Amino acid sequence: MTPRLSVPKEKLKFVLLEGIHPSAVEALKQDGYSNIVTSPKALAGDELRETLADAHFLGIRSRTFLTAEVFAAAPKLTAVGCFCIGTNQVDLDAAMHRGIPVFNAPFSNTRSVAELVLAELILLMRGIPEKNAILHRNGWVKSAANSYEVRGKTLGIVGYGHIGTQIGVLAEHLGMSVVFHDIEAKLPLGNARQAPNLDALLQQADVVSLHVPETPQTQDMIGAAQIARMKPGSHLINASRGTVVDIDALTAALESKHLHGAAIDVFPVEPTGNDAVFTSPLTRFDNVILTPHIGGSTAEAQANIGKEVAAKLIRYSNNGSTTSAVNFPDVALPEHAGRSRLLHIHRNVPGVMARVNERLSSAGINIAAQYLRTNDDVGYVVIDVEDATRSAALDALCQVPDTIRCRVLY
Ligand SMILES: NC(=O)C1=CN([C@@H]2O[C@H](COP(=O)(O)OP(=O)(O)OC[C@H]3O[C@@H](n4cnc5c(N)ncnc54)[C@H](O)[C@@H]3O)[C@@H](O)[C@H]2O)C=CC1
Ligand SMILES: O=C(O)CCC(=O)C(=O)O
Repeated sequence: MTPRLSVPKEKLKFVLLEGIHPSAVEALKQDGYSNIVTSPKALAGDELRETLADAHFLGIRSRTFLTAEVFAAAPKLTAVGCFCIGTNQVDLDAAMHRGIPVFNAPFSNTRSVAELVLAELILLMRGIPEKNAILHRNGWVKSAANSYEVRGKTLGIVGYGHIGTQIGVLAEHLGMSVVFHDIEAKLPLGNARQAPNLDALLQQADVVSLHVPETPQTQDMIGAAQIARMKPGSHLINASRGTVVDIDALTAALESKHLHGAAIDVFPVEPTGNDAVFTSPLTRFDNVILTPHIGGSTAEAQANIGKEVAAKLIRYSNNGSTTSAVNFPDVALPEHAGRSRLLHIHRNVPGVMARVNERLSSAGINIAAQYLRTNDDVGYVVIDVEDATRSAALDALCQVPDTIRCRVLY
């Protein structure tokens, strides 16, 4: 049966997981949404499926994995908000084929990650992590051995997007020379230079910092062969995704002292909440800064992300706009005061729009406005009708073959 939705605003259920900032709940409440369930943890398995059984909107961060099976168990799910940058934890294709747009916050925590990386690269180059550990164990080693200024050194940035470019600009202010590698040709900011390939970057950088998304191509992108190409005594920083670095290869390089240190914020497997245990072969190295995936965890970033993603969910719920959804045809809509607005998501097959209009016409519905956007697989049409015909229009639309989902807005 076609999922058909016409639920009053106060009954629409929002589930917000992973300690999403209270600014999101505030924004939802201010807009009249009151059925909001929150949890500090990521959920998985039966617990996640049960929670989603009657949810209309879901908010997650990076540790809740939304697979095709999870979407199959969430028949009412209307949209997902990733309260973060990365969307690799979501099967975006499966969501699209179920008519579920996915939103994120593409740059609300960019600056926070950049500042952390900047701090880490200075601490690593000065050998502070080991010195700090020695003093915590009541030792005292005052020495300039393996302690360097960052001025005049080379920073290699892998992935020159929002975060990578921001770090490049900040690092140049410290007098560093910046080289970057990206699969796209990028405008170099300041005096940064694009390396001809990854190997060329690895061979010249004193610190390599990773800022690529998790994709099949970035899986184990930094393994034994790549680390071997890095300069002896150099440092590695990973605040992108845990799957990008082969942790065993990194462990071996630290063991052999080929690398002088590392800062790792993200891990191939991360605990689901603050009460869980963290294990890693890297915990035994004093010269490795380990942080619990907090690159974007600042008061400023989290409050902004809460507001930004809540606003995107609210806009989709109230008005149907999918602007900036990462997996969906992009429709930016005007207000529809005085009319009823119907949303129809369908498989993008030849003739489907003709059938939409035929059904409405045979039901005697006058279309006041219509907006359509498609991608290869899915079409999204928004239709405004007179209030008196809303129910008949919804009935007509839901019967159109190849309908994925239809909904009337309040
Ligand atoms: N540690 C943390 O708390 C946080 C981690 N992140 C991670 O950082 C990643 C990067 O974030 P942004 O800079 O905002 O993303 P972005 O999309 O602006 O930049 C990513 C860059 O990587 C490049 N890229 C993609 N595949 C590549 C490959 N195989 N080789 C080389 N370059 C490649 C892209 O062309 C793009 O320029 C996110 O995808 C997320 O996984 C983001 C925020 C917080
Ligand atoms: O803060 C989070 O939960 C995740 C941050 C992150 O990795 C992202 O924004 O992609």
